[in-house]
Amino acid sequence: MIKVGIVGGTGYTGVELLRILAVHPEVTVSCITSRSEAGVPVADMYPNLRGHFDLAYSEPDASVLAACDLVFFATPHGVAMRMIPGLMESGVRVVDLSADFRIKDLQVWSEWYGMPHESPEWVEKAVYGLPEVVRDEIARAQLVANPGCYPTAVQLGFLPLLEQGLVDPSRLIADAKSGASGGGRQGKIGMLHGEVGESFKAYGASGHRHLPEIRQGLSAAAGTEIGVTFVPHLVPMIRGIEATLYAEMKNPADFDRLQALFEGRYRNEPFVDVMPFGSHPETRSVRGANLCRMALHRQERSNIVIISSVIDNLVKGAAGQAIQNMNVMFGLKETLGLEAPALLP
Ligand SMILES: NC(=O)C1=CN([C@@H]2O[C@H](COP(=O)(O)OP(=O)(O)OC[C@H]3O[C@@H](n4cnc5c(N)ncnc54)[C@H](OP(=O)(O)O)[C@@H]3O)[C@@H](O)[C@H]2O)C=CC1
Ligand SMILES: CC(=O)N[C@@H](CCC(=O)OP(=O)(O)O)C(=O)O
Repeated sequence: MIKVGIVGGTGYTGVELLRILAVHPEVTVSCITSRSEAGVPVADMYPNLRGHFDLAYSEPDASVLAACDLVFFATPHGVAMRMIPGLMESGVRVVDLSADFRIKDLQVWSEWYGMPHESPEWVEKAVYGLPEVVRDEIARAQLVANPGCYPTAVQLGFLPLLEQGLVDPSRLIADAKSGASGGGRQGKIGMLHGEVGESFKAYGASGHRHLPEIRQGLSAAAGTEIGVTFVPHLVPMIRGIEATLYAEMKNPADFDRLQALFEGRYRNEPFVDVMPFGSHPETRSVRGANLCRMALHRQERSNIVIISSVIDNLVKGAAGQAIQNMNVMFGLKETLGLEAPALLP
């Protein structure tokens, strides 16, 4: 059994890790931290976990975490980077759900996250954990930087086009919408039901911290520096991201092979579903599931390919993808614990 620790177990992604790990046959959760809820049984706070976990929250303790085989960090940005060097020395493997190790350019990271990086040596060694791209590197990694939620939906949608060089890489557009759980569980006025309900707005249109992350991943796929306009929106739902993606085809004749290209690219990927051409994937069709579902579109007399890509931000966008990465790192069947279909309706 893999002995797992979770730092940040009261947040939305921490508790989603627990929900999925509750039925994972190869994992025991030996430690789950919260500074504010230390001593409180997990199942008292999250009754959906009653009968699954006997654990109580504890203060983060480096020596307890060092005794784990794998530690998930489900903490705000800036926490993992301070604790990682010690854990790495103990030989523990880590999947960090925050953005601390996602961006290789330290200056770019500091500009977007507003602080200097405190373990730059581990930024270099960390593997950006999108299994559909670098599965073999993840398998060997000691530290995996779990991708952001928007970047997962956006990158998976654009990847086949950029890998094959079929679109103009300098003018990509990603118009993305997220439910409010993407903002985490800590109280923020902008996330109150009274603020989010019956409303719909763009935010970060002049620049969002996921922009450099998307640019880094897609530039690697394209083999050239790409240009992307990314605008996130907040919609009045709890879980889910829909990203509508636009790219200009270099040669319109290639439209005829796009569907086969996408189906071929993801045929052996258990967590990507390419729907028939012209379908409209819904966020509720992936709610609770570790899945990115997508479909292609073309409007008449247009050279633009449109891709609609949906994920559950807490699952394929966070905890599910983190567990997928853990399965890959430990040589387990990649789908272990992640087979459940979505909740619908
Ligand atoms: N929500 C989402 O859809 C997604 C979130 N992420 C990322 O995952 C991470 C967690 O997100 P989310 O679950 O939403 O966040 P929450 O704000 O809901 O939870 C944060 C957790 O971290 C703990 N924590 C906060 N500060 C510290 C600290 N200094 N040391 C140790 N523990 C700390 C908190 O518990 P306590 O304060 O009691 O210790 C809490 O359990 C973030 O980096 C987020 O950006 C990634 C993809 C999607
Ligand atoms: C709706 C909402 O607020 N979404 C968050 C992104 C989700 C998230 O937690 O970002 P990471 O994946 O990088 O950790 C935001 O815009 O900052």
